[in-house]
Amino acid sequence: MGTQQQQVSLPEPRRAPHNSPARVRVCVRLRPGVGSGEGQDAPCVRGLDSRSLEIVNWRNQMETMKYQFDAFYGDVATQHDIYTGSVQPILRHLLEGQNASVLAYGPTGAGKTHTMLGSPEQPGVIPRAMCDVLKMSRDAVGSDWDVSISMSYLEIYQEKVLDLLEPSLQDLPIREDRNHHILVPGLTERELVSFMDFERHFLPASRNRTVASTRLNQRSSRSHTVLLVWMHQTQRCPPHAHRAAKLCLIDLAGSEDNRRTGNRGLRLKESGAINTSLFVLGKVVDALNQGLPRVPYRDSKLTRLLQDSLGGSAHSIVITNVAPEQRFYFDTLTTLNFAARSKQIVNKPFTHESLPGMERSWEPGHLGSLGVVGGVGASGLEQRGWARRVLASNHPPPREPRSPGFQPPPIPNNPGVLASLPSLGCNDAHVSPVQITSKEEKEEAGILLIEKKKRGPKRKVSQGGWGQWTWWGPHLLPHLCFSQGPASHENQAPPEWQLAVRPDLLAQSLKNILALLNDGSAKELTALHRIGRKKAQLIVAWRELHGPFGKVEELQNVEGISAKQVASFISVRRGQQACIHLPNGQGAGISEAGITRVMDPCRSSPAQTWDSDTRMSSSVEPPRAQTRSARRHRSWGQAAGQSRARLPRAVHLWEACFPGLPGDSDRPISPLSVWHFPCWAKPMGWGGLTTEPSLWGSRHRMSEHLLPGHLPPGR
Ligand SMILES: Nc1ncnc2c1ncn2[C@@H]1O[C@H](COP(=O)(O)OP(=O)(O)OP(=O)(O)O)[C@@H](O)[C@H]1O
Repeated sequence: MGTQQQQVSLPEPRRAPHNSPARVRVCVRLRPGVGSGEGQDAPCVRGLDSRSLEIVNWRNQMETMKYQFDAFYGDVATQHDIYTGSVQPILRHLLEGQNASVLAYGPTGAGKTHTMLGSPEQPGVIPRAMCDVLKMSRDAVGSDWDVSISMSYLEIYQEKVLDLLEPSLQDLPIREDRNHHILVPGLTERELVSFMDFERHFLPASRNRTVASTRLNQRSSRSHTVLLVWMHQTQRCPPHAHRAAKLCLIDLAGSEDNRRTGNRGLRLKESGAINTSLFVLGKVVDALNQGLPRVPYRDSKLTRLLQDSLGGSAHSIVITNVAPEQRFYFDTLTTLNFAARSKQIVNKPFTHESLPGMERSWEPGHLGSLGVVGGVGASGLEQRGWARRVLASNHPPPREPRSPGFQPPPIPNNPGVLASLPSLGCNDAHVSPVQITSKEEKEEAGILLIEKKKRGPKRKVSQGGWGQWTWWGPHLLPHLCFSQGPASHENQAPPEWQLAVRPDLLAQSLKNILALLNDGSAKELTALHRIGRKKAQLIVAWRELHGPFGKVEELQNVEGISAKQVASFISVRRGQQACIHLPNGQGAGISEAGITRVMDPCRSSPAQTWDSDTRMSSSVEPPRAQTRSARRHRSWGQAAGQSRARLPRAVHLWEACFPGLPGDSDRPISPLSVWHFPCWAKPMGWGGLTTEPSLWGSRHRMSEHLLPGHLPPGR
């Protein structure tokens, strides 16, 4: 065969045959089932053909929902099938100077790392793609083009960009140049000539990835890892055009349902960061699908880095990993929904090519450019420290003619490839739970301490009929009852009566709230305490992603809703009490939460009798040196004044507790009246007042409604 025939026919410069829009391709891979195959381990999803699958409809078990993708790989599909079927075809675009991206997406434990990295016996996408890319560069020797390959490897851990090749570099910035190329200034870049080079850099770097053991995966990725591979081509003859293409191989961390992962402390914090960034990823996909003018790429580091892969200039494939077991049902469902939305995204790939002398798109030193290289010629490469090796000298290439539609030959499913993979810990046979380092332990301890501080001192819960969990609002209104029984809180003098929540009714109430959380629209959710429009939308989004809430407390898994806030939903809340003083000198606070606290107003510090660990408590504590009158002004009045915004709910509650008092349907009570109650109780010797002079006038008018018959039973 003559030399001419052996020339590799790379695409001609500036002829860009594939500059047309390209839809993001989406394939789904089903992990083989684990467990007994029965009950929670029973499969809930199955393939129909090479492109479609069906999953049971949770609303009606007799129905299934069907999904169609670019490809479906069942549980018997091999790594080789996935690679040759979906990944390899897009690699040829690198030679055309176009970017390509492969993303593995899915819930935790569904097989993303297995797909991307694999094991020595079953090498995944990364080693196979690297084999092919390096082979492409070898094949280019003797052609008109010099080809060089380099790589960077980073992880996004808790919203920090960490360089895996150079772990000492902490939280690298992400920048965008004026050509909208995303850059990571300072990111380490290693030149690769052979697969051995790749292993030399990649294997130690992989050990720097953050992995940890969770209940669902013994080696769970705690970060999103991104392997960046650049292919630079420079024309040997004039006009010395330069082409640069980037291959992104992304192993996303899996979305996590912390009900099942059992995450706490550091793991929970990591999980929060993972779920948040995946949530933003979903928002990006939605914005792209809806053609919104603003795509929220900047809302997380992950989406900022993926800007090119989704809605950008890359040929992208999303490999969606799902698990078949019933217990992963909602994870699978939300993952499939995400995948279905992703396949509508259309990218606009183009050839990144420049001539010498054209403007460079980055400043020297910004070696970690994730963006396309615009205007770097051969000299540019040298300036960047890239030895432009003649690859042929090291690797005499097999000279084969190559068509413009060249596709690299598939690499064999060769166990020898990446023989050192066990050291990555990705060989199932060698799986062992990840040991937590002392640094992690310290961090974990720190986080737990902060969480503990946030939770505050443990509240004493009295034994005698005080509900431990309460909820505000109409859901609870019918659930209040008066019961006899001693209160054990030391600050609560045993009352003759106390307000309590009947446990059965409370359970029913929580059930109602749960139903609202699971079925309510965003608008309906705003009826919940401290849930505004935005948080309601987040709840809906979380529900879509993770399925229904199992318990009200799981609300804290929703982004933007803290554990503290959830605790405030389901425990007595301060600042929303209407208070009454009882003739025996004691008083009761009645709140939207439906719980009253009996207190003794004669104590020097009524605040402490309300709730010793609240901010409100300290603010209502009366200064001892002041007169009795001033003290009362400060205490009850302040509490009332601070909480007026919440009053309507208290009114409902009030009416439920004291039927017949002002507020009955024929005489609607104004919210302020409730707060005025201590005031109008005063003429009857019950004490209490308000600092609102505007309310004083109504005192007597209202007091006429207070009749002994209106007092709670047991009084
Ligand atoms: N197709 C498959 N064939 C055989 N084993 C698989 C397959 N997919 C996944 N596994 C096994 O399932 C387990 C979990 O897979 P893997 O760690 O890849 O999940 P993951 O989605 O990356 O999870 P995380 O998001 O927590 O990192 C591993 O032991 C892996 O070897």
